[in-house]
Amino acid sequence: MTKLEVRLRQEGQYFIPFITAGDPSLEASKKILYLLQEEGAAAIELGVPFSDPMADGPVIQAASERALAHNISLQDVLRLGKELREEGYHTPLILFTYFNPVLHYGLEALVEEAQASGFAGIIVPDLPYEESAPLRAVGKQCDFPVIPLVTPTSKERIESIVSDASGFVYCVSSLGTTGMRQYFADNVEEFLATARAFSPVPTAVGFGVSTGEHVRHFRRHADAVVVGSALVKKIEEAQQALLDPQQIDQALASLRQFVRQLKSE
Ligand SMILES: O=P(O)(O)OC[C@@H](O)[C@@H](O)c1c[nH]c2ccccc12
Repeated sequence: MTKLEVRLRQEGQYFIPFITAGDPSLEASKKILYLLQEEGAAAIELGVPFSDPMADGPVIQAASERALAHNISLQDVLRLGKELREEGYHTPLILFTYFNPVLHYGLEALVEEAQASGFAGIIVPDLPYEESAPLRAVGKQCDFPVIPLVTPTSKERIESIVSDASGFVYCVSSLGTTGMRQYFADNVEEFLATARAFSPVPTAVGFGVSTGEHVRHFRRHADAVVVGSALVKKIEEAQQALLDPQQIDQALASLRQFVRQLKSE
């Protein structure tokens, strides 16, 4: 059983935030990552900024643009992970990257470097399951979870995708792109129940989860809940303060407040 599976099976380990590394700076990201660890994140999706984030809504697209404005690369994100591990940072970090940077880096080289840098797994949102066998094979060989995404679709397809999953299964609550939403796909609970029934590893649900009420609701239907855009929006709103040594503590305090609201039992 991988570290991620053990972690998500533990009582109270259900909150998985997503942030874009380097948004608005690597230093700010590091402080936010420590804040999320202090606030009990079960794991954290650390996004590698990308120029064409096709699965992302406007909030995370803008976060990528802010990070790319000072050239944050996959290498920088790997280095950030390594630095944190060397400092004793213990929350599992999931490398979250589109496939293009993975291809350029080399599948095997990337998995080895990510593992050596202390990452607990990888999610590649634009790599269709049917084309993910080479990456999954490298992950299996290195005992490094390549976390599959599954969307509300047929039972047969869900079963084939989750059957050999490792780490956890990322259940995408609604079709479309990431982004805060009020409503979810009609049959989302049924979809989550199907994924959970077939999955040998914990399930996480994401897309549109943006309030404490959403988190409480989805905690009943999956082992973990992912929140990205709502948190990234707060980072965007505080970006100037997060870049100002005089104001950063104040900005982090309000981020902490927001995370506590999301996690309110
Ligand atoms: O932003 P949301 O609606 O809270 O959804 C989580 C999402 O941010 C994160 O898991 C993610 C960021 N980029 C992605 C691309 C595809 C799937 C998932 C993601």
